[in-house]
Order: sequence, then C-alpha cells, then structure tokens
Amino acid sequence: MDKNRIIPPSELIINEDGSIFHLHIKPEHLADRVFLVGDPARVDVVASRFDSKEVEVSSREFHTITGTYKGKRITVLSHGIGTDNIDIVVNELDALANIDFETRKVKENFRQLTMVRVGTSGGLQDISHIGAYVAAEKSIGFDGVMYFYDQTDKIRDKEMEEQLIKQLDWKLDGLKPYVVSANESLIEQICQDDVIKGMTIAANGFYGPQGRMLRVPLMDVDLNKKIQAFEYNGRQITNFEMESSSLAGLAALMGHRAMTVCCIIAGRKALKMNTSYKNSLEDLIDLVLDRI
Ligand SMILES: O=P(O)(O)O[C@H]1O[C@H](CO)[C@@H](O)[C@H]1O
Ligand SMILES: O=c1cc[nH]c(=O)[nH]1
Repeated sequence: MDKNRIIPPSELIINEDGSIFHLHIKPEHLADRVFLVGDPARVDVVASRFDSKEVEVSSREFHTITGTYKGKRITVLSHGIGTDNIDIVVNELDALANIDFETRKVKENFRQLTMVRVGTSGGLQDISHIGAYVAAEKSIGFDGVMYFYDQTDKIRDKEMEEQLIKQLDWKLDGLKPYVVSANESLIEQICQDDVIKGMTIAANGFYGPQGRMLRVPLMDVDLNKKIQAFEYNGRQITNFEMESSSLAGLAALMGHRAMTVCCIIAGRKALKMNTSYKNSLEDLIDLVLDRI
C-alpha cells in the first residue's frame, strides 16, 4: 500500500463534525481495547460496569460508549448483525486509529487495536450446549467479505477449506467457505477452562444459512448433519454465529488482535432454545471485561 496516497473523500468518509461516516465517532474517542457486541442495547449493559464514561454516540445500529473499567480505557460498540456490518465497523475503527483525518494519509506509526466480540450463538455439538461459552479459535466464513480483499492466502487455512468442500460435499453454487483464525495471543488471554476453544461457522444469514427451515425448502437439507459430522485434526465444528469470520480475517490483514466469544443460546442438536439468556450473557461480559 502506497503510504503517500491521499485517500479521497468518497472512500475515507468524514462527517462535517470530524467523525467517521457510519460510527459517527472521532479518532480521539477510540480506546485501544474494543469490546464489540451485536445488539445496541448490550452496549449499555457493558458500559453499566464502567467506572466512568467519556463519550456516547448512537448512529443507526452502531452505539458506542468509551469509558474506563478498573483503570482500563475501553470502547464498547455495537455492530448490528452480519459480516457486511463487520466490514464497516473494522474498516472504520482501523481508519480512526491509523489514518490521519487531516492529511488523509496512512499514519507512519501503526496503532494496534484489541477487539473482542461477545455474542450469542447456536451450538452444534453436545460440548457446545446451551449456556456454554465458545470462542471462535477458527472461523469458517459462509460469507463473501474476505474475497474482496487481497493477500488472504496469508491468513487462510487452505487445507481445512479443502476438507470442508470434501466432507460437506459442498453443493452451493457461487459460495465457498473460507477459514481464518482468531489472534492466538488474544485467545490465550481470554480463554481459560471456562471457555471452549471452538471452530465456529459465521453464516451469512440466521435461517437458511444456518439450516433453519420455516416455509422455504433448503438447497441442501443434510448440510447441518454433515457440518456436525465434520472432523479436522480431531476437532469438530462447535457453533454458528454471524460475524466472527470477517472480524478475524480483516483484523488479521490489518495487524490487529481480534476474536469472538459467544454464549450458546440455541441447542441445534437438542432442538432447544434459551430465550432467557440475559444472566448467562452478563457473566460472559464480566469475564471478558476482566480479561481484555
Ligand atoms: O448476539 P449477537 O452478538 O448479535 O450474535 C448473534 O446473534 C445475531 C443473530 O440473532 C447475530 O448477530 C449472531 O452473530
Ligand atoms: O442459533 C443462533 C443463535 C444466535 N445467533 C446465531 O447466529 N445463531
């Protein structure tokens, strides 16, 4: 990337008040530690643990609060649902940290962010039962975001991708799963015996793409069975959610540390659902706040 390139206003979009286009926050509002959640209301739950708050901004599904927790400066923000939103959030966070908004050039010194997404998820195995906490050590992207970026070869696990195509007897046209990893040191920092290190599918939808059938029949009705039977290096696919792949992938390309950890609320094997997951999720929030 040419460090002297002046990024045009149609690409690096700065609002009149000096904030970034979608998130509506300014460079000085961003902490090095970023706590990501899907639901805008969850931002208040996380920030209710803060000792102090310095800024709060709401724009569309992106709700941001920066404050301190036990002396650590943390930005908590909601990304909404889906890997396409993650493309917006991670690019805008990186721009806030690493592009000079005056000159529109990439800054000389790289600033690394640590991003942990805390979400909800559907479990696919007995081990990833309702109430379990599962980190996406590996993310299998059923989305297409990473294909638009160069040099993904460096961060993808091509061997596992081949195994997925083979073992899942992949039948879907125009979509090929990709595999990326969360930041290794961050996984070690956040996961103790209370968090399973899993292999997570980031699906590009909640219903059909996660094998849920309401009224419209599915293209491959056996896909979830094959996903549950998949094995790679003695490990199984643990859970479904909807953002971890592009979060891990984009962060890795940019040099940031990122990972996703989820509380299992749907038991896809036991055919059960927990809609009262508030306490379980709040315990996970506390665990991550202490370890981030
Ligand atoms: O609870 P959150 O963080 O939103 O995470 C999960 O829940 C949403 C779907 O209900 C998707 O965003 C999925 O990834
Ligand atoms: O089954 C589930 C539950 C939460 N989030 C998902 O993406 N899937």
